[in-house]
Amino acid sequence: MTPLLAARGVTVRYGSLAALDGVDLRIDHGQRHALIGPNGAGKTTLLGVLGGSIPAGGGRVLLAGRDVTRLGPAARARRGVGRIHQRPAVWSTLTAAENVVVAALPHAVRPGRWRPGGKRRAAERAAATLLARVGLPELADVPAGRLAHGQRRQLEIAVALAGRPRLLLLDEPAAGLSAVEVERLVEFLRELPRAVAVLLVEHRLDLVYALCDAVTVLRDGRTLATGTPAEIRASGPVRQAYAEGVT
Ligand SMILES: Nc1ncnc2c1ncn2[C@@H]1O[C@H](COP(=O)(O)OP(=O)(O)OP(=O)(O)O)[C@@H](O)[C@H]1O
Repeated sequence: MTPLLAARGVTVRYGSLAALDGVDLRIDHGQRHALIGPNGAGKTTLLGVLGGSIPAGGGRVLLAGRDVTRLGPAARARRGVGRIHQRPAVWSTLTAAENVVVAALPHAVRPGRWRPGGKRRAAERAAATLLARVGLPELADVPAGRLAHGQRRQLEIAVALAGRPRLLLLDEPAAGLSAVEVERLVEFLRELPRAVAVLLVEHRLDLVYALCDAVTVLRDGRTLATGTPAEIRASGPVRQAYAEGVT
């Protein structure tokens, strides 16, 4: 079956440094896939290439078999790639609900069923549902800039889901969250419908093993191993790479 996403021989150079050096990655429909590796391995760079914010110097990115290598972030988002950043990226002057409405609007009405005002009302209903799902129902009218870090993270997830992604790219979503917030996040991600595949960059291996069914290990811009969590856990080279560099 055609994978949801395939990266083939992806290369990114910063001057003489190869941040990515011929990386291959395959994510199947609905898969929960983790990307792990020591600091500086190239994880965030690869997420940038897959989301379209960092151009690949070489190689290809295919989404459901179609070449999207040259497309930027907005075009990838329209094709179903949602992204959560290391630092939550939301519009700070808009309320939480407005942030989600803006993302939900293009999807809020079925073709041929548009009527004045109907689209916005549908988007507002979708936003209210999403904010409740991520645990922020009572903060809908608060400007995003006034939310605490963990709440902005929840909001960014609601915004990403409002775009109806088939693939969610998550860059260290648990960073800076309290233990309770991490627990809530894990539960939320576990309950995501399988229509959404997830690529998770995460240093915390307990979260990786709790959430993911496939793991790819990067080191020095190259793929060191790909396998099930059990295979990765048992892999000598992976343990060695982690002992040498992960924090
Ligand atoms: N804009 C940039 N200019 C120059 N070098 C960069 C740039 N972005 C990343 N790098 C370098 O590319 C390499 C890969 O960085 P990247 O952030 O992708 O790694 P990472 O695996 O996500 O690391 P971490 O776990 O610390 O977030 C590192 O050596 C980093 O210093």
